[in-house]
Amino acid sequence: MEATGQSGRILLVDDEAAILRTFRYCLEDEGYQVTTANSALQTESLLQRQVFDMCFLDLRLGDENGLDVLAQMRIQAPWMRVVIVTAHSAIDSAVDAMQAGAADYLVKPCSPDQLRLAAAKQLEVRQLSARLEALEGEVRKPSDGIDSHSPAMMAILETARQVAATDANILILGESGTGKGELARAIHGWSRRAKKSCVTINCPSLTAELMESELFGHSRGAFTGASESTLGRVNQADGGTLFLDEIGDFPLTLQPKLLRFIQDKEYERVGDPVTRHADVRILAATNRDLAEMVKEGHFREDLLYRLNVITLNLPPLRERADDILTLADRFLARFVKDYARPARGFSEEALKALLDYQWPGNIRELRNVIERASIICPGEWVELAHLGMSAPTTNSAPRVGADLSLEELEKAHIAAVLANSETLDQAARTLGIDASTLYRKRKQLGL
Ligand SMILES: Nc1ncnc2c1ncn2[C@@H]1O[C@H](COP(=O)(O)OP(=O)(O)OP(=O)(O)O)[C@@H](O)[C@H]1O
Repeated sequence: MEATGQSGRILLVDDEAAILRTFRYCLEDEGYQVTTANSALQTESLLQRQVFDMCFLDLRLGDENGLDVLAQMRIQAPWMRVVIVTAHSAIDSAVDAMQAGAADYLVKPCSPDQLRLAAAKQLEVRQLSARLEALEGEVRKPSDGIDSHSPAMMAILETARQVAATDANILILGESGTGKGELARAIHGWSRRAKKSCVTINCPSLTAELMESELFGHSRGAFTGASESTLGRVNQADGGTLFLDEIGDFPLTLQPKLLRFIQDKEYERVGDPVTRHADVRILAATNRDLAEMVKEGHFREDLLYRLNVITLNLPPLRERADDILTLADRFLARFVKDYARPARGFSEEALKALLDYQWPGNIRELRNVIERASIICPGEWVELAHLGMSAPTTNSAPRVGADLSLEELEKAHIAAVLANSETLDQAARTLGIDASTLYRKRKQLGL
């Protein structure tokens, strides 16, 4: 959720009707949405039902102590920026309030300009922190663009650009590492939602309980450890896009709530009965066969139909021969720059190997191979030996006790188990680790 430009949501808390009226007029003139409350009780109930970006709080609220109201606000809406309004004679309590988490204070009487300036300043901070929250977890090297010269991929990109403009939910299918996440972000970027956030959730990394609170947020005390209320990713993605990565691992027990959200755009935070609304476009991706999962009872058919209004099937890299060398060149250029290395290109033999290889790990594997090569290549030309690709393709399986690092052995073992398993869950069971750990290791090791 973002407070954009003059569209911030402001709460005014004061027990003097005249002050509420003057402040309200002044701030509404600026285009802000203003809501007022004249008591602690009214404030608490408003915060339960509505989301505000900032608040002007009078510390003297009749018999009630504004500091208590502030403490309650910090719990119910920790994201909200609070500006204390105080009389000059009570400046000490403003200092206490700043220590208790208020963002700023204004001394009464204050001019309209001071009020407007204080609002603009806090809303800007709120907007920046909302943006930062959305970017967290998405911190990665910028993509070099996902254009392609391979006919299969070009057709997919054309469809993707067309449907990006609509609000249709899109299901992106493809083997691991084919660029599903990259395509999802590109679709968001081509859509009318581009100025709002594209929020990603990695489904396998969360249990059903954590996923519910991550998606929809929770109220304080909803479960052990929930010491503060949170807004949830759905709220963060309001007006933008929610990308559910590895949707095949979305907990079955939570699927009805996701379905309801997709159908009605309505949801509740964990531990909070208030129904909320968010305008979110859903993109989902998986490398699993969802139709098969439906048959096995692991995925809801009605949810699948909601998600796959449009399906985009990304081809594996081995079927994008026209792109292998372009991508390899781009990755090399990027990594030699990042690591300040001398390589400028590939030897003939290396180029041939890149084209001949089957790339089971797709673009992610290509990226990792080139990253490593760019580091170990001492001269201008990356040779076959620097690519280190022969091990996984030949039968020379690494031997326990051979001259190998633990990581190389682990990578080879996990790759072999994955190749022999029908599902990720089965591979995780064989390896004796849980599916989310395997998911992370795959990414980390470039498998
Ligand atoms: N067209 C592209 N240009 C440059 N890099 C790309 C491109 N497509 C994908 N990548 C890179 O390849 C890696 C894998 O991409 P991504 O995570 O999008 O794949 P994925 O299909 O979602 O994988 P998984 O199914 O394992 O989640 C990432 O490092 C990504 O930045």
